[in-house]
Parts: sequence; structure tokens; C-alpha cells
Amino acid sequence: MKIVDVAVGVIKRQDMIYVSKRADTLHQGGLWEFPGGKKEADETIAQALIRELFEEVNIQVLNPIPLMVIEHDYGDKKVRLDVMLVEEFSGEPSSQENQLSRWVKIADLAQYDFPAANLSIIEKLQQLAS
Ligand SMILES: Nc1nc2c([nH]c(=O)n2[C@H]2C[C@H](O)[C@@H](COP(=O)(O)OP(=O)(O)OP(=O)(O)O)O2)c(=O)[nH]1
Ligand SMILES: [Mg+2]
Repeated sequence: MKIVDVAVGVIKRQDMIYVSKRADTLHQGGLWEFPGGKKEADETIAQALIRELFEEVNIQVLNPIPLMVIEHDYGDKKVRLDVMLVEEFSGEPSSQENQLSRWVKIADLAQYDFPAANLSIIEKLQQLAS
């Protein structure tokens, strides 16, 4: 199965992360996510991140920092999540795609249902915060 490259942005301000709820109809629908999306063939992963975060939450990413890469096989789809920490950005995140979105304290992220591939991201954020 072809692996899908995904740029994922962990948008952080102080002890809060900006999360959105995926539409029910999408792959891994109804779960919470960090904004992002599929890399196009002609893009670098950083370019994909900048484009996706502008399209989805209307911010200009300034200085993304690589956090981790996660490969996960959902059975129906294999993904490679290139996760980047976004602490420097301009604009105020707001959902452009009718997604429910909110700032959540890192300590409270575990109360939200995320796709299985995201568990190690949340663990890492909690380690960094403690
Ligand atoms: N954006 C995002 N995708 C995630 C996360 N965790 C996770 O497993 N994924 C998976 C779900 C999808 O299979 C894939 C990303 O798809 P997407 O639906 O965001 O892609 P996209 O924005 O390009 O959407 P589209 O153009 O296909 O509608 O990565 C996450 O935290 N954020
Ligand atoms: Mg997306």
C-alpha cells in the first residue's frame, strides 16, 4: 500500500495546543486532530505545512520545528505523519472548514479522542511539558 505523507502542525501557545475535530465523513472522522493535511508531490513537507495551516486555520506559520515522524498503518490506509511544532505564527487560528476547534491544555489532551497514530505525539508533548 502506498504511504501517504501528511504534514501535521502542533500549534502551541504557552501550555495550550490548538485542536480541531475531523468531519465525520473523512478518514478517521469524528476524532480530534492537529491541523494539517496531505503533502502534494511538488511540495516539501514544510511547504505543505505552511499551505495546510493557512487553508485550514488561517495562520502564517513562521518557524516550524520538527517534532517527530510517525508511520502508522490503519489497515485501510498507511500514513507518515511529519509532525512539526508551530510556536511562531502570525494571525489568530480559526477554523476555515467548519470544524469545531479549540485551545486545549496539554495536560487535558488525553481526554480527547485522537486517531491512534497521535498517541505518541500526545505523550511527547506531555513529557516536554513536565
Ligand atoms: N491532519 C491530520 N491528519 C491526521 C492526524 N492524525 C492522523 O492519523 N491523520 C491522518 C488522517 C488522514 O488519513 C491523513 C490526513 O488527512 P487530511 O484529511 O488532513 O488531509 P487533507 O487536509 O489534505 O484533506 P483532503 O484534501 O484530502 O480533504 O492523516 C492529525 O493529527 N492531523
Ligand atoms: Mg486536513
